[in-house]
Amino acid sequence: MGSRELPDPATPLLETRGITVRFGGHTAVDEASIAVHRGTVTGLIGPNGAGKTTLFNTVTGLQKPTSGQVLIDGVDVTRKAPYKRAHMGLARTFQRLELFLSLSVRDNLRVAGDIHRSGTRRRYDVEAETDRLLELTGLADVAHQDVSDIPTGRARVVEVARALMTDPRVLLLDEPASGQTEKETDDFAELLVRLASDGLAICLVEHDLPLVMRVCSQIHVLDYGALIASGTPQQVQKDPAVIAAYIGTEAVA
Ligand SMILES: Nc1ncnc2c1ncn2[C@@H]1O[C@H](COP(=O)(O)OP(=O)(O)OP(=O)(O)O)[C@@H](O)[C@H]1O
Repeated sequence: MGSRELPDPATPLLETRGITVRFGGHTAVDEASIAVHRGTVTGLIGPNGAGKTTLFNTVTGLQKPTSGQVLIDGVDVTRKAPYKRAHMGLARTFQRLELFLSLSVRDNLRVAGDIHRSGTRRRYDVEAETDRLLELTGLADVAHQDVSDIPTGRARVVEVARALMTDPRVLLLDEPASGQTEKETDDFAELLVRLASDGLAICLVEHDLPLVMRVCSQIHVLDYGALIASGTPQQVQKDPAVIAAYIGTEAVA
């Protein structure tokens, strides 16, 4: 082991400390502190415009915060470029699908694997990893179809599988169940639980509250940029501030 210290399991794999993002006079994220631990799915919910995507963009480095810190496994990455954060094990999917539509499902994964292989010193077999992830995510039957020919709900899984090709430790998912059928969401819930049990730290932004309540062990709730509650599904569902934030939008499941 040499002198390398073992990671402290109590340190969140992802943490934001007092993140504020202002666009001109508008505060999109207001002093938000969240933690995502290894081996868990953590929800980040809130009504439309609450600041969820902006907080994700800050975590990945696409958006500079006005103040506050982002830490990956205890290391302050606030000033690091997005690609450096990716090398540290951060991966994400996008609310608007960002796939190569004219490539097959398999090639979408391969492209990500080729890019990852060029930046890693570890031994990495792109073909074997592609096969493993197509199987794990239930995409093997559509592997040779172009992404433009498969339903949106399954394309969302392709985005997750492609993100997994970078061998992440932290996975940020921005509305991954949007456009999925009930059956697809059921399968997706099982996949998320499986990935977390394999040690991944998953942060899930999702409007499908039954899915969030089913798979998350912790949930952070944003409203007008500020964190109004953090706790277990049972705790946040009963929280009067959360209920008030959702009145007029959708019921808290
Ligand atoms: N680049 C930007 N410039 C100005 N305002 C922005 C910008 N990006 C986001 N906003 C504003 O910041 C607030 C938070 O937006 P954000 O997209 O982060 O919310 P959200 O919780 O992800 O919403 P949704 O659930 O609808 O995706 C909104 O009021 C939005 O209009």
